[in-house]
Amino acid sequence: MFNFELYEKVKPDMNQRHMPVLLRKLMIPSAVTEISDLQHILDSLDAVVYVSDVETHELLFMNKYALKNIGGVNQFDDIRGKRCFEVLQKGQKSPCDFCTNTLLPKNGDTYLWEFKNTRNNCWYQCRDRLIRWHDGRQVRLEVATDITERKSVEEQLHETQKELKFLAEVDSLTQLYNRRAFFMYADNLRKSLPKSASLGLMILDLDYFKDINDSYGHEAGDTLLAAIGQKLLSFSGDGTVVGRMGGEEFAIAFHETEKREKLGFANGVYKAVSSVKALYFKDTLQCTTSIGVSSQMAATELRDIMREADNALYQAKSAGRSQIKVA
Ligand SMILES: Nc1nc2c(ncn2[C@@H]2O[C@H](COP(=O)(O)OP(=O)(O)OP(=O)(O)O)[C@@H](O)[C@H]2O)c(=O)[nH]1
Repeated sequence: MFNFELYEKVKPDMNQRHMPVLLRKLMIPSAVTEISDLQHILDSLDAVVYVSDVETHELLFMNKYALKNIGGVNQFDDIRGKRCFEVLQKGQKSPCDFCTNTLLPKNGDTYLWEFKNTRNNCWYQCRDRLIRWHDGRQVRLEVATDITERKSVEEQLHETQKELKFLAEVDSLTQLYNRRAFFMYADNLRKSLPKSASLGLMILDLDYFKDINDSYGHEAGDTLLAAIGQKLLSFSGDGTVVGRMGGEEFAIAFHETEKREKLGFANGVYKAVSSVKALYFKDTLQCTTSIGVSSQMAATELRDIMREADNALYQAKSAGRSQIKVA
């Protein structure tokens, strides 16, 4: 590491430029020329380079790029004596809570991290390391490159992936998980439970839905389906997965507990669905539902629990609809 203080002390006078080359060579020690070259190189970098005392946080060096792009000044003298957080962050009066000083490897290896600067809102990939300064103290050397563009592309990609995932998993009419996503998340719920815990499964099939379509039209049917979907969505969350299995059939997988016993829960869902009233122009649409419920130990395969609930639903339909049957 070159010695900036030495450089400041013996910096060549500008007038020396006009001296004959030989005389200049005699007057300027070669080390100083190297220092000047290094300073020039650091100042020409399109990257932040700075050095600060790890104990006091005093800034000991900042290259031109850092001074201009983060410090908002032109020369180091403008910030001399200040601490890194005062110059590098916006309105920071004490060491930053994300300061990496304590994380820097003692063996001098590089610590790599990414960070959004609070002064200019640019993202930087920072390479920090502990080095020994010319006076023996330990200092932090940071070299940081602007990755704002990459971050913005990454964020866009992330957003697009989220949208695609949503489109692939969520039924657009009811906002509930579609059949495939329901199976995936219901099975995830099952696997997340202790093997001896109870997994409940409820299958709902709306009653005489064809009559709604036939009487009011398909669009009216859609309106009622969407309203019922919204109601069912309110049951999803902590330990409950709700999905539209297709047409006018829905399913709810749930962790059955003492508080949420299957018949009591099914009763609540039955009442909620049957009380949905969807307004379609002048008409108010409403329908009942048949429900089949089953619950088994979480160690049981999902398709087996599902089959039981399906059989119970068949019995509910056969027994006249608008009722709950437990397997
Ligand atoms: N509007 C609308 N109707 C749908 C949709 N998916 C399925 N359906 C209708 O749902 C009706 C289901 O009819 P069925 O299987 O005979 O059942 P149901 O009339 O509800 O009678 P039960 O189930 O026996 O009580 C059909 O008319 C389908 O066209 C949808 O996305 N929108």
